[in-house]
Amino acid sequence: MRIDVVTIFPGYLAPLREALLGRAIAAGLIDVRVHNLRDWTRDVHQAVDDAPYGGGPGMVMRPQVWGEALDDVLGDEPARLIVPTPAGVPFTQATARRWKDEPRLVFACGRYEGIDQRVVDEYASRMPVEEVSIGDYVLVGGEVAVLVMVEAVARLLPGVLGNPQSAEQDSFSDGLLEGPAYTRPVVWRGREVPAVLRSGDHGAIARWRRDRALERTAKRRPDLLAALPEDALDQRDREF
Ligand SMILES: N#Cc1c(-c2ccc3ccn(Cc4ccc(CN5CCCCC5)cc4)c3c2)n[nH]c1N
Repeated sequence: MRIDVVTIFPGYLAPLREALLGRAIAAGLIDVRVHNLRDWTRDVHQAVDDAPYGGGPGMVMRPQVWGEALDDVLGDEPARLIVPTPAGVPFTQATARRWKDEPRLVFACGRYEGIDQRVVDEYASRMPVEEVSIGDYVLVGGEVAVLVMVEAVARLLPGVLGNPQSAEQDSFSDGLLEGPAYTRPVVWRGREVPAVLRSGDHGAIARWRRDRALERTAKRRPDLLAALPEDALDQRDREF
């Protein structure tokens, strides 16, 4: 997968080259290219923003600079353009799973109060464009959202995770939150690992883990339970 990111703060994307993702890039599993939007400005001040038509707080990013940058970055290679915004469709694990098979993702990181809407409209006329949000809170720009989304997608790519089973048993993969996890020592500060996990009874362990996942999901995310398909829960599951 090729990933392009256009931003006025390229340094914000440096974490992509650390640790697991950094190794995946070095291994050629992912090709990540970060572009500075200001490289496409033509004025001495390298202006990328202007006052909003109709008034309102802050500034809006100008369409001309974005158009020249995206025309160059996109070239003729097919891609999906992703625009993070607080007003976007929620980015979920299902989104990450859908994007993992894309040959190329291009992320447009806005700042200020966002990017002139005509940029989205222009590229949506010729390619898939998605305006997405990573959550119901307001950030200062799109870069952190891109870090989140790139990590969520990249970890699903073959060869990126040391243990591919981990991605298959993700939270949300069966529609539930994952339950608690434990490792050595058996007792820590007087707190003991649940005996069932040390029993070797794989059936009992699987049941216990599902019960804890149901319990946690019912308590923390009842909306996920409500969204499960009718046949996803058996009678016993419904007791939580
Ligand atoms: N993904 C994601 C995000 C973002 C995100 C993503 C991309 C950009 C680009 C710029 N900002 C900052 C910003 C801040 C406030 C507002 C709302 N204003 C209200 C008054 C009228 C004008 C608009 C818009 C833009 C961004 C924030 N925040 N939260 C997420 N989950």
